[in-house]
Amino acid sequence: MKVLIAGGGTGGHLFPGIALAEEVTTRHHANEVVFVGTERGLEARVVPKEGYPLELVKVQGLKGKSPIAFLKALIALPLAFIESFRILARQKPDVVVGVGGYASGPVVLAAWLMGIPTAIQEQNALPGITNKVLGKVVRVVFTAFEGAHRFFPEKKVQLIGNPIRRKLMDNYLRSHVAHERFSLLVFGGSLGARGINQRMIEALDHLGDLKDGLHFVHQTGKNDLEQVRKGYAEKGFQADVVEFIDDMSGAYAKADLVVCRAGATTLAELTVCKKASILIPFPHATDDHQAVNAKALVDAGAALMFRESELTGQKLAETIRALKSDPAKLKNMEKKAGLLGRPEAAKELADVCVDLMVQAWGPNGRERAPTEPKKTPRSES
Ligand SMILES: CC(=O)N[C@H]1[C@@H](OP(=O)(O)OP(=O)(O)OC[C@H]2O[C@@H](n3ccc(=O)[nH]c3=O)[C@H](O)[C@@H]2O)O[C@H](CO)[C@@H](O)[C@@H]1O
Repeated sequence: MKVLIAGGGTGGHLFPGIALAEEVTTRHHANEVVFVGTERGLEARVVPKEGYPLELVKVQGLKGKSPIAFLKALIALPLAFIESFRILARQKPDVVVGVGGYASGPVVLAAWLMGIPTAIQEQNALPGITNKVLGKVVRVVFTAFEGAHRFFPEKKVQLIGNPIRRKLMDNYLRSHVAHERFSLLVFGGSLGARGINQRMIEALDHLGDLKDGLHFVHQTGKNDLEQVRKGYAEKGFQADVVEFIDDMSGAYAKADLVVCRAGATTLAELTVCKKASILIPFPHATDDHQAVNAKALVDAGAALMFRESELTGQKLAETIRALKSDPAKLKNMEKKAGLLGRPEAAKELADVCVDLMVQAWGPNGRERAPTEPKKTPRSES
């Protein structure tokens, strides 16, 4: 089977695609996955590192642009379609899965027009406009939240949860990694979050007496790294401050409490990793979808949520202090998070891809010219 995964941009769209790719390629040695994304997206850095081929299309968002930028993005759209047709004709995938982000629109639409079976994976409780449109043409819509089905044709929806990368799955099976201090993981989605960076540094002023019992791992994103590093150092707190965390599995494993945004992939990971969390949704997310995502965890007793506008450093410090001093409550939140976890999502998605392939092309998939066997050091010698 050959699956083409279209989309990306940020980690929240890309990493569920990587999780599907891991599942597809490890089930059978002949299976193949190819990604289509944009040069500016996180995929340009992550996909080659993960060992998958990446094709690029030039496409930009239309929302929130100045009139000139909007016009440029609009003119680029037909070219993106032509590029998408070319890629699909060359790659001949059995199935195309859109994971959201700019590239998924033209590629999934082009695949549909070419008669290739298509599916989309909507990570959020409230879908964006692209997926609402694509939902009308694709064969299957994978969702992760109960409420998301109402935006799509009912028969197409399969509620399976968000696929999680394999490395993170270790946390589902393994319990805590032993550590001395109460450990906080602070991060703002895949890009970092200024609001969280600022609140956390302000909170340190109210946690001075706990200093020797706390350890922070804090992902800042590109812009605030030095500022945040300085904040912890000047206030005398022990902290690993980084721009981006490559090993999220290890970071979750060590965390007693997570302070983060409410992106859908992050939330899926919190549940599979069974972590208690303080959620601060991105206030400018389209239709406030992060707050809607977060509500599912809050209602289940797995997380606390604060609006960034009403959260002061002091309030954040008080909440951390209260949870640290109440291990029973933390344990209960972890348990409730775990109950929401969907560790089988990638497997279920891959199963449906197989079904789509068999329905469209038969059990062996499409005819393709045999690809060059991968060279191993042994075959070269
Ligand atoms: C501003 C915005 O609109 N953000 C959206 C974007 O968020 P964003 O891209 O921030 O996505 P999520 O918070 O859902 O997921 C972040 C992903 O990045 C990984 N990670 C994060 C930090 C780090 O240092 N290293 C790392 O690997 C996390 O483990 C996770 O897999 O896509 C999500 C999924 O559609 C949406 O719910 C979010 O609303």
